[in-house]
Amino acid sequence: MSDVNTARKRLAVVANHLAPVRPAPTTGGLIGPSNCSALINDSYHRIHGEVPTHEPVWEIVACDENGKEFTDIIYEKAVGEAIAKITINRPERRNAFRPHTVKELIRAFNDARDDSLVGVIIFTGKGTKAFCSGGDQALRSKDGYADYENFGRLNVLDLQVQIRRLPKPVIAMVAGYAVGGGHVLHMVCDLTIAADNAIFGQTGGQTGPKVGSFDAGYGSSIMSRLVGPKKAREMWFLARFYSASEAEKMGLVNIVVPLEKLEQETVKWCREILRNSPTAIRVLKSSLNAVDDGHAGLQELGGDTTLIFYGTEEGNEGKTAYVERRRPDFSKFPRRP
Ligand SMILES: CC(C)(COP(=O)(O)OP(=O)(O)OC[C@H]1O[C@@H](n2cnc3c(N)ncnc32)[C@H](O)[C@@H]1OP(=O)(O)O)[C@@H](O)C(=O)NCCC(=O)NCCSC(=O)c1cc(O)c2ccccc2c1O
Repeated sequence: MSDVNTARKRLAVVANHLAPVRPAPTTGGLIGPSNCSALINDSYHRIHGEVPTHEPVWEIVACDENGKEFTDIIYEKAVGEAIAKITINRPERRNAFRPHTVKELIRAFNDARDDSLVGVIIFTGKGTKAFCSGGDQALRSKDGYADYENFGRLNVLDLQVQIRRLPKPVIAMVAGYAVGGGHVLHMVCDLTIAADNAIFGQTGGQTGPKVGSFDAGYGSSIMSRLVGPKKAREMWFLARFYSASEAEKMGLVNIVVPLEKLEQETVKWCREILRNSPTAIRVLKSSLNAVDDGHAGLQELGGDTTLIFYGTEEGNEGKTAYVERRRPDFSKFPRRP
């Protein structure tokens, strides 16, 4: 009888897979993995249900760990959810960053990394006109960008490395322009959700090589990985603008959604990620970066294996034996094929 039941179950699963897929709704419906999964009636979806789409309640983190108030950014955490949101708050400058902005961003990203209640970070710009227009050109000097100090900085490079190595997914939520150094920032994020008004470039208008600037680091190498070497040359040499749908076709962004649904969809992606194992996500991020990041990439991935190993009985035996001043007994642990 149990064989018959097993066969029935298998048949039901196969029938599910063969069921015709309903077309996505036409008004405001998003075509993408999240919507397709909503139509599947397998055991995973029966157990986990739909990913909720309600608005999160954001709580502002007004200052950093030293009590210094944020001026150039808004740092928020969702109440009861493992989502942090970091927003560049200079809309009057199309969210161009100055050294001070970058310092605040670094502090907020550090906090989100250290907070074990945060699992995913949204990175965005205030308003709908720009995600970020790069370095503040009014502050560009001979040795970088200078605001309160009498020397210049290119400290956005530190921020890029920080996002790349942060062991939690960072999602760029892009409305409007993502150009120049702002374009590089969205590229170093793990995922990019773009509004249909987003414009990408390295860059058009007056930017990139047109203002005598280039990013020969991640701005070039990660771009080449994302869009391929020919298209990367096109983006840098011609410095054109690309629409959201062009960017999606080029592999620069994960999905394009109507502007009014941008945050809702981004939060939905966060919630979907947060259903999954944080350690699996952490190791996946470092392994996806490892080949390109050379020694630093291997160090990150290797650090993850140490972290996981410390949690095992075998790892613990070595430490306990040392503390108890006895020989460790590793004989009880399997030498797996
Ligand atoms: C982004 C735009 C295409 C938007 O055009 P739009 O017509 O919508 O808006 P306006 O041009 O009128 O801008 C409104 C307002 O904002 C000011 N503003 C915009 N962008 C910046 C900026 N980046 N810096 C300073 N101010 C900015 C603008 O002046 C207006 O002010 P008003 O007072 O007149 O109202 C368009 O704005 C645009 O093309 N902006 C310039 C983009 C740019 O040149 N970006 C810099 C590229 S270089 C860079 O970012 C960079 C930074 C780094 O730190 C690096 C580090 C290491 C290597 C490379 C780096 C690098 O390349």
